Amino acid sequence: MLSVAGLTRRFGEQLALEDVTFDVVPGRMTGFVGANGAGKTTAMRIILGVLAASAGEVRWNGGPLTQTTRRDFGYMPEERGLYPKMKIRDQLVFFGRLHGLDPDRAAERTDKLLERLGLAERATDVLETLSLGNQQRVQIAAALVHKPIALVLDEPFSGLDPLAVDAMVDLLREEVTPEVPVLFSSHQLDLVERLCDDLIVLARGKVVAAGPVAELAAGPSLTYKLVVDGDAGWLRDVRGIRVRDVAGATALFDVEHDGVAQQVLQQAVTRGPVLEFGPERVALSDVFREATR
Ligand SMILES: Nc1ncnc2c1ncn2[C@@H]1O[C@H](COP(=O)(O)OP(=O)(O)OP(=O)(O)O)[C@@H](O)[C@H]1O
Repeated sequence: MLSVAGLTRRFGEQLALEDVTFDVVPGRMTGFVGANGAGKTTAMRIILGVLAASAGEVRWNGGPLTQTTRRDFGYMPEERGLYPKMKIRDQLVFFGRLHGLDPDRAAERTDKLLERLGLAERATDVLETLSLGNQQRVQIAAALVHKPIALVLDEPFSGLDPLAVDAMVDLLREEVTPEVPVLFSSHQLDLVERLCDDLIVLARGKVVAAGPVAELAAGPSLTYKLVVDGDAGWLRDVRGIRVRDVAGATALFDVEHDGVAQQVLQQAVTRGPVLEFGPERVALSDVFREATR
């Protein structure tokens, strides 16, 4: 397991990370979200050892993370970092070698990934002649070439069209074994919701929510939807609930527990026909907004 414990990072007077603690569990995709400047890239750089922490530490399977272990990590940095003028096959073999693969294994892994990404025919093209989407594919191949023991991906899907995102996700799922923790940052919340098992929400350098997406999306309170035959405005006067929204016959409201919702249903029935009633799944964007307020 990959963990960070009490990570703090100052840039001069500014506190970019403040006592950040979380786990990235093997075999689970962990989404890392937060507004611009929340500290995601800073945390990822510290995990990869390209930036020092002011306090706190990165841990691997319960012990301190060493440089030797880090060499087996896969990293896709925000600033990317491939060589624009180098041929893509040479480049991937080079990265494989940097991570300790022997020449044959580096070549074998490179060819497999290029094939898998539909780039085999471009193997001898220089990177900068590829479309941005294809350059991004090569970038993910560079993070995967040495079969990493952990993956840290900074905005891996930004700028990709939906089909390319799906292809990239399929590749990640194929390549990543149940032992590999994966941490990826993204601003595309719909994508995060679809892809990740766990979520870490950062706001102004602090963790403000963390846990399995299913639990976070369930939220601290239960949200219900009620559709009546008429106007649902009377809900605003019901005590013990928090009305999120009323639009004509449709209302969304939060309750502390199911029992309260059932009482609301009974009230609704006494007023007239109920067309729809039940718990409403909260969108991740709402969780995010709530957590970063
Ligand atoms: N090298 C640096 N020098 C000074 N300040 C920095 C440096 N790197 C980051 N910061 C500051 O630290 C804070 C966190 O930045 P960081 O890039 O980690 O956020 P982020 O969550 O990755 O944002 P984004 O989503 O925009 O990429 C920001 O206020 C940023 O300006």
